[in-house]
Amino acid sequence: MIELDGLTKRYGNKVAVDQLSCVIKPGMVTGFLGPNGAGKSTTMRMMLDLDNPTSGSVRIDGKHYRELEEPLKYIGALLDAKAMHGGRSAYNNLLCLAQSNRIPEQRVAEVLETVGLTAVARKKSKGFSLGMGQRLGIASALLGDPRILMFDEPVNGLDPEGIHWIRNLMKTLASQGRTIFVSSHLMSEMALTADHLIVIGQGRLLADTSMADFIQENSRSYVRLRSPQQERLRDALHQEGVVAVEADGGTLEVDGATTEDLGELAARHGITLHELSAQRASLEEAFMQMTAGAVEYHAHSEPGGGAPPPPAGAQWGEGWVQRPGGGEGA
Ligand SMILES: Nc1ncnc2c1ncn2[C@@H]1O[C@H](COP(=O)(O)OP(=O)(O)OP(=O)(O)O)[C@@H](O)[C@H]1O
Repeated sequence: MIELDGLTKRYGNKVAVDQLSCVIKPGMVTGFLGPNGAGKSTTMRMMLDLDNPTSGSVRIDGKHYRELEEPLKYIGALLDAKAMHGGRSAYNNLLCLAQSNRIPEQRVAEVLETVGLTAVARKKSKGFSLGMGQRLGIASALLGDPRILMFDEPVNGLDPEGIHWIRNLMKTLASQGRTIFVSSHLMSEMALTADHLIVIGQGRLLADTSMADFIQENSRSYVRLRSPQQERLRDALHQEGVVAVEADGGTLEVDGATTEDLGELAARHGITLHELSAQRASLEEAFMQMTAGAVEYHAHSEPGGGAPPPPAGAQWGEGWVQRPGGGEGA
């Protein structure tokens, strides 16, 4: 478990991390999201004692990092895959780390096998591709068999097979009861991997919630209908007091109803349906909407620094409310 309590980091006038409090629990994959410059890397560095908080604290299984006798056995991290010594082989990079942390040498071969680098174990790591370097960084995080693992952008440079592999690795590690904390800009990937989300914007906590709740609470859901008898369908919906909106491709969209209700309504009126589907915005759409006001760097097409436009296909209900500084369940 990792506990952040009022964690704050200032660089001069710049507040990179602002009063961040949350608990990252074991047994699940927790995704760490935020726009560029939101403070994710700074937070992760403070978790590993690579940077000092201006105020507040981080506890790893109840202890400060400096109180951990053999930290690699508590917490393993992939922060910067390029941090390895390029002139050393993959094996020797890991061996040095193992020896300085009193980890048995046999563990080196084990983790190289886990990440699929056994065949290139004796090759110098400076010749490694980005993906191989990423795997070596993951091997070093796993070396101490820690209960807590932290990955900053782990899928960077990995091919689809590699992405699939790391997704399964994280899920397996979480199912063993470990705490897995991962940041990624790839929302589609995060949606498949994380069970829980911590979202920050401009250093502040925006959400600490399950993946399912995050998408449900931050996006519009509706039912899409398509029929070869569109006119009759529209009339039938109108007759039964259901508001339908005409959308692209000759479809109708209905908010606030279930597929069951609408399927039965169509059946009562003897109307054939070619599509009856529940629609929900993606994690990416929900994320962009939530963080719209907390984006630090905008493209030049938005000189006013306003929020990015809604993504293509996203349609937000009137009830949308942004929750700056929202906490649990926000
Ligand atoms: N050493 C530093 N000195 C001054 N400012 C810094 C330093 N490190 C980070 N910052 C600033 O703190 C803020 C948070 O940066 P950080 O790298 O933690 O964000 P991030 O969420 O990891 O961003 P990204 O997604 O782009 O990697 C940014 O405005 C950044 O410019």
